[in-house]
Amino acid sequence: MMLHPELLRAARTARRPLLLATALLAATACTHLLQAVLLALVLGAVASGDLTGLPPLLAAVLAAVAARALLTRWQRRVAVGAGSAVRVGLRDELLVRLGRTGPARHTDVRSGAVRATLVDGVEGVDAYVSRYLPQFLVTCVLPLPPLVAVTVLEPWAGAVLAPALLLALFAPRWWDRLLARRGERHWGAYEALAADYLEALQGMPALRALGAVGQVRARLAERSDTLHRATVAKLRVSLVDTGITDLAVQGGTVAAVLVACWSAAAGHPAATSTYLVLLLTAECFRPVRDLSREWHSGYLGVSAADGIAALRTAPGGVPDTGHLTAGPGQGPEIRFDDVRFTYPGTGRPALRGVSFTAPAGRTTAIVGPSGAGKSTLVGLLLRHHEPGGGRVLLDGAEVGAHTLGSLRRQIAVVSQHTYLFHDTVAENLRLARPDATDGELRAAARAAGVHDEILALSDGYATVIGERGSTLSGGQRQRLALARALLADAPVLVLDEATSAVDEHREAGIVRELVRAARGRTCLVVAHRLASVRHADRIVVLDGDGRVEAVGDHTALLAADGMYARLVEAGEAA
Ligand SMILES: Nc1ncnc2c1ncn2[C@@H]1O[C@H](COP(=O)(O)OP(=O)(O)OP(=O)(O)O)[C@@H](O)[C@H]1O
Repeated sequence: MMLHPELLRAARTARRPLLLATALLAATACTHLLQAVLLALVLGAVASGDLTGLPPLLAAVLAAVAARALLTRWQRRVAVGAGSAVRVGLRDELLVRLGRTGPARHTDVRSGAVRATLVDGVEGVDAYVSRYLPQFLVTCVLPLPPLVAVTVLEPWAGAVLAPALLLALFAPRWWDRLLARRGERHWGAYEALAADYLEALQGMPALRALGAVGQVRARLAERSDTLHRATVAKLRVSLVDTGITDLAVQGGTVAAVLVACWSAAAGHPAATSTYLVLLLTAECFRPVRDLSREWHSGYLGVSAADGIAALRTAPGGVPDTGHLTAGPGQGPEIRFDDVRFTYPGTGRPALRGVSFTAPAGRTTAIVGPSGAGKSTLVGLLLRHHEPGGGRVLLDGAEVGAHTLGSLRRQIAVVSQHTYLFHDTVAENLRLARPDATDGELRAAARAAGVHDEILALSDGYATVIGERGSTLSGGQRQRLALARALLADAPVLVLDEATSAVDEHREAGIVRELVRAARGRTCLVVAHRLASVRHADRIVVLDGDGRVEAVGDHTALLAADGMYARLVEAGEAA
C-alpha cells in the first residue's frame, strides 16, 4: 500500500481516465457482491425446497457474470489507455529535462542507467498507476458493505471478520519501509548492470583491442550476481508481505465461516442468511487479495520512482528567460567581453578574462595548447553554461537575452564528437533541416567533400549507416556532420576540431570549400592543425592558462614571434 508522491504526480496527468478506470473497477467488484447475494438466495431456495423462484434468480446470476465480463473488458481498455498516456507524458517530460540539463549533467550520470529509468522504470510507473492505484482506491471502500452486511446478519461473524480485515490491510505496512529499501537497492543494482552492459557494448572495439573483454566479463558477472542477490532479498520481503495478507484472509474467512456454521447449527439464523454470511465473507476479502496481486506489478514503479524524480528535477542547464528570436540572416558579430569561467567542482579557472571579437560574416580561428579553454568558449556561446563573469554577445545582445531555442538554431556546430544515428545518410542530414530537398542535401555534401563517397555507398543517400555511423570511416563521419551543419543554414558556423579525423591534404580542400559555402556566415574555427586556419581573417591565440595571448592574422602573429609562432613551429616539426 505504498503511495509515492512521484507516482501520484505522474498519475495526475491522466486523472480523468484513471478515475473512470477506478469507477469501472468498483462496478466490476459490485457485480461480485451482487452475484454473492443472488447465489445465497439460490442456495437458500434449494435448501428450503421452494424452487419456484429459481429460474429468474439463475438468470440474474448469469446477467451479473455477463455484466462483469463487459465491465472488465471496458475497465482494462480505459486503464491501459490511461497508463499509456502517463507513460508517454512522463518519458517526454524526462527527455525534455535531459535536453535542458546539458553537458554538465551528462558527466555525472551514466547513459545505461538513464536508459533503464526511461524505459523499464517508466513501464513500472504505467503498471503502478493503471493497475495498482485503481485497485488501491477500490480496496479502501469496497470491503465495507459486505462487512456491514455480515455484521448485521451475524454479529459474531462480523466481530471476527473486522480484525482479520484490518490485519490483512495494515499488518504488511510494517514492512513498507523495508520493502522500499530493498526495492531501491534492487533498482540501483539493475541500473548499474544496465549501465555496465551498455558501456561494454559501446566500448567493445576498444576492449577487444586492449584484450580486456575478460576483465569486463568478470565485472558484469559480479554485477549480475549483485542483482540476483538484490532480487532474492526483495522477493523475500515481498513474499512475507503477501504471506501475512494471505494468512489474515484465510484465517478471517475460516473463523467467520466457523462462527456462521456454529450459529446455524445452534438454529439461530435462516439458511439464506447463513449462505449470505459465507459468501459475503469471501467478498469482503476479494479486494484485498486483488490488491496484493496488483502490488507485484506496481512494485517496479515504486522502486524506480526515486530515480525518476531525480532525473525530472535534476539541476543544471541555464534558465531560458530570454525573449529575442532571430530569423535566418547574415552572420552576426560575436564578442567575448572579459569572460571568466570555472567548471563546477574544479578549483582551477578554465577562462580568466577572455576578450575578443569575431567580426560579422568573417572566419575567426581560436588556437592554443590542449586544455587552453577553446571548447569552453564554444560551450559558453551555446549557453551550455553561464559565464562566471563577463559577457558573451551576439550583435551586441547578450546570449542570455535570446531564447535558448533561437540561440541554438542560429549556431550550427560541428564538434570533434560527431553523432550520427542508425538511419539513412539522407535522414541523418535532414536532422538539421527536415524539409531540405534532395538537391540541397547534395549541395551540402559536396561542400563538405563527402558527396562522391555517399554515392559510392551501396544505396547512396538511402544507405543505413549503423549506430553512430559505424559503417563509415572517422573522416567520413566528420564530413557528414559538416554537411549536416551546412544544411542547417545557420548564420553562425562553429567548427570545433571538426576536421581532426580528415587527412591534411583533404582538410585544406574541405576548409576552402567550407569558407566558400559559409560565405556571409560568421565562422568560429577551433583547430589544432594550424595549417587549416592560416587563411582565417582573424586568429585568437589562447595561452595554456585561459587567457588571450594575442589576436591577429597569420602573418602578423608569425612576425610577433609569440605562442602562435611556437605552435606553428611545433606543428611543422611534427
Ligand atoms: N566538463 C568539465 N568539467 C570539469 N573540467 C573541465 C570540463 N571540460 C573541460 N574542463 C577543463 O577545462 C579546461 C579547458 O578545457 P577545454 O576543453 O575548453 O580545452 P580545449 O582548449 O578545448 O582543449 P583541447 O584542445 O584538448 O580540446 C581544461 O583544463 C579541462 O580539463
